Amino acid sequence: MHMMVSRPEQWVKPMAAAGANQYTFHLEATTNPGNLIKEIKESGMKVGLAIKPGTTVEELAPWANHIDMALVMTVEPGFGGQKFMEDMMPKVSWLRSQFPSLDIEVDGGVGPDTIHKCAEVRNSNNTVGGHSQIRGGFCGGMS
Ligand SMILES: O=C(CO)[C@@H](O)[C@H](O)COP(=O)(O)O
Repeated sequence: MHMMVSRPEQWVKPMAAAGANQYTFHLEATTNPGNLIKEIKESGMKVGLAIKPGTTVEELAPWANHIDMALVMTVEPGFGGQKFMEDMMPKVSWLRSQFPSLDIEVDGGVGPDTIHKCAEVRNSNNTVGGHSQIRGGFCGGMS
């Protein structure tokens, strides 16, 4: 579950009870990422940590060894159908170089015209497709 919400703490237990196996929250939405990571793990879920375009990858780095997946937003959170922000790709490259076994997800504006850019920067190994799947029938490389 990608929880694009404020106060992500309040949804950990309900999501676990609903059967979620991974809980992804936004670094910008909490003042205590360490405690939230602990709560998610104690609830039996994997941990995903997302960053918005304006958040540096260095801000995520201290948590990278404590999470299962890093999610790099390639649009501003809000709605589907926005343009892919290619200038986020250095974040993916850097994360891959520093944390080789970390799952890295890219979310926003990914489709047939942009998915190769995710692959080119070596191994963002998960992509989210919104409009490209719904409107374009695109399913190559999507999760
Ligand atoms: O929720 C968000 C952005 O707010 C993303 O998950 C997008 O909805 C993905 O959709 P596309 O950008 O692929 O249309």
